[in-house]
Amino acid sequence: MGRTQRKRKQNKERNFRTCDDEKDLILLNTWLSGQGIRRNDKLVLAVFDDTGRGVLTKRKIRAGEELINLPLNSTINVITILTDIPFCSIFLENQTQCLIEHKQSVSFQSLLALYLTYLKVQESETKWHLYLNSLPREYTVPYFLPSHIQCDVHSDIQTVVMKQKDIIRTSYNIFDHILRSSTSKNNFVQNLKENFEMAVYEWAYFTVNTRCVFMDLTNVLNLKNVSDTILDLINDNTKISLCPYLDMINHSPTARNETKLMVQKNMQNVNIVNLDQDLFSEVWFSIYTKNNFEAFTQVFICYGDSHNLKLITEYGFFLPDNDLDCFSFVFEDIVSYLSTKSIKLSQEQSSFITNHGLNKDLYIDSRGLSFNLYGLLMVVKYYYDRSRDVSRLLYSAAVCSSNKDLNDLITPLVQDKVENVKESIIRLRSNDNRCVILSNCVELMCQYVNLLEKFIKC
Ligand SMILES: C[S@@+](CC[C@H](N)C(=O)[O-])C[C@H]1O[C@@H](n2cnc3c(N)ncnc32)[C@H](O)[C@@H]1O
Repeated sequence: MGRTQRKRKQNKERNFRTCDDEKDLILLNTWLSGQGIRRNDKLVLAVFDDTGRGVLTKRKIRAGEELINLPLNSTINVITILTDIPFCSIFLENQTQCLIEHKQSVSFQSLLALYLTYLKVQESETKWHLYLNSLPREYTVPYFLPSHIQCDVHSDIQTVVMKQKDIIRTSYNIFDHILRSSTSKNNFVQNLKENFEMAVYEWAYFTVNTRCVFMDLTNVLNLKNVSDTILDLINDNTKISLCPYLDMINHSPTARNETKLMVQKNMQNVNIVNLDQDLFSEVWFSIYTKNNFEAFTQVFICYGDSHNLKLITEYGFFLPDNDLDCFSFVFEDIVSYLSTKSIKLSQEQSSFITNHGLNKDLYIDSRGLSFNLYGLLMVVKYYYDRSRDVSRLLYSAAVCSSNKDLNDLITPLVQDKVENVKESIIRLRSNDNRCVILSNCVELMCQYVNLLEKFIKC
């Protein structure tokens, strides 16, 4: 085979095109080198047919190899925020006692989203400008589905979206209120005041949501006493961070990796008072892979064990054949279904169910009924059966969770669910608006139908 033919064959087989030569990414690469970010020189950015943009290796990578090593100061973390004096002035120079008024009222993720909004509106004035330009302009999470479509997606998806909307709206209103009463004369703050809009905050929120990595800085930063700092506002921990380039790596459930904070031996645990970024100039954040990757394949890391409901609603993508998927039932729904079959739970049965937590974690997955759903049905069916001891049966349910009588008891409800989901799928498919978000939701709903039909057939 000639060289040209070989190249053509190779291109045909490849499911990617490299994109390191795109303008934003050339600038990003130059910026990364300037920041002292060390990445494995086998890695380049590419757009893959199945996953979109990600990281490609040009040569074989072996388990144990480092993928990227970033100076801590080239990541956006709690220290970046605390050492940004103009940003902190929003809160510390304020007509209101905002740190007290809004004490522990927002998550760190929300604060990070505000910080990203603050950087974004500075455009080329911030050192993060080229990094910000390399980020996706929009996200494929159902949060952004138009409401007339949202009402047809499965209620589990709707519930997550409603929670996200509540968190985003509440935190946006709090920050808007604080910004308006800030007396800071700083130009960046003025700029943020003028441009603080929901659309950019939502973009920032989902940038953080889809790209943050876990980073525990407790070995280098003492966060025991945060009073009178902007961390007074936070109601959770600060262990997430945005890591340029590392956040270009896509997820695979089978990938295994490890991160490490590399600290100079004599480094003290720095106090939050008089914090200075220079104190962290010798701290590095490194990620190693535990997998082998062949040349010209995509390099993955694992974002954690996640079912598709989470992947779709939090990250905006769907994984086929995801064994972690399950179809959930609401306890009250099961109770009203039983009442249509003239089965009413007694006070004793209800107490037994609540005391054993059998009103939660009720689902069907590829293995059948969840332990709790099996247990709940057992209480419904056998509680007053003198020949059986339900408490003992419950323990045996850990070993065996299939019983034809119990399956038959719930099957009409399952059938009903299948019909409902199928009808919603038909409505969604008839929609003119064909986008990735919608097709991800439909994929998940088809997965639900598969799980339930498999259960009915068993
Ligand atoms: C940390 S970023 C990875 C880089 C991202 N693809 C980019 O172009 O900037 C996470 C996002 O990448 C996408 N992603 C990650 N893993 C994926 C996968 N296995 N399949 C499809 N999309 C994936 C999702 O949009 C997710 O929100």
